[in-house]
Amino acid sequence: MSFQIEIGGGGAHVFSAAHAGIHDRTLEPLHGHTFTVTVRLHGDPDGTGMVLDFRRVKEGLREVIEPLKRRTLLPETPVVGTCHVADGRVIVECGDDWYSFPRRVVALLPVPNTTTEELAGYLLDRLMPYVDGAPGIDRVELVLAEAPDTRAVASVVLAKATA
Ligand SMILES: Nc1nc2c(c(=O)[nH]1)N=C([C@H](O)[C@H](O)COP(=O)(O)OP(=O)(O)OP(=O)(O)O)CN2
Repeated sequence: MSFQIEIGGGGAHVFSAAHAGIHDRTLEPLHGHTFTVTVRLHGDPDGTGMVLDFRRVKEGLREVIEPLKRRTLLPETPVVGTCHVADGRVIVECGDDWYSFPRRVVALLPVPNTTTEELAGYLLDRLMPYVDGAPGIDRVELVLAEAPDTRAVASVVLAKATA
């Protein structure tokens, strides 16, 4: 028998944020999404009957999502162009286009582009400390939906602890 637990989706663990992805070497017009996060943990229940306590995952999700809520998401190291912080502002430039934001409204992320894939990977990296160490878990997936019909899945395979 195999087990999977799922946390999120269905209106929980949702955040709104703005971004301007870089596509075809061009900065998109700034726009927003209401992102929905779902986490799946695959593995065996422990002696208490749980793959992992839902509450631990919910706490982790709240912590990793909070800094992104109502922020403009920008790449620290853009795949094309530059992003720099000066005088309390973040300025992103790509070709002839640029945006300037107050630093406090920006979440500057260690990604090359704020695609759904990169954002899913970023969130999963941040979530791993909350789920690592549970001996029965062999795979963790984080699903990030930017719209009802578009989502990215980031996953990590873990070596199961042997008795
Ligand atoms: N693999 C990916 N493809 C695209 C991403 C992405 O993150 N990963 N992102 C975009 C755009 O940034 C945009 O967020 C989505 O574009 P689009 O689906 O065209 O959105 P619309 O709501 O304008 O499209 P509808 O046709 O109205 O659904 C593009 N690609």
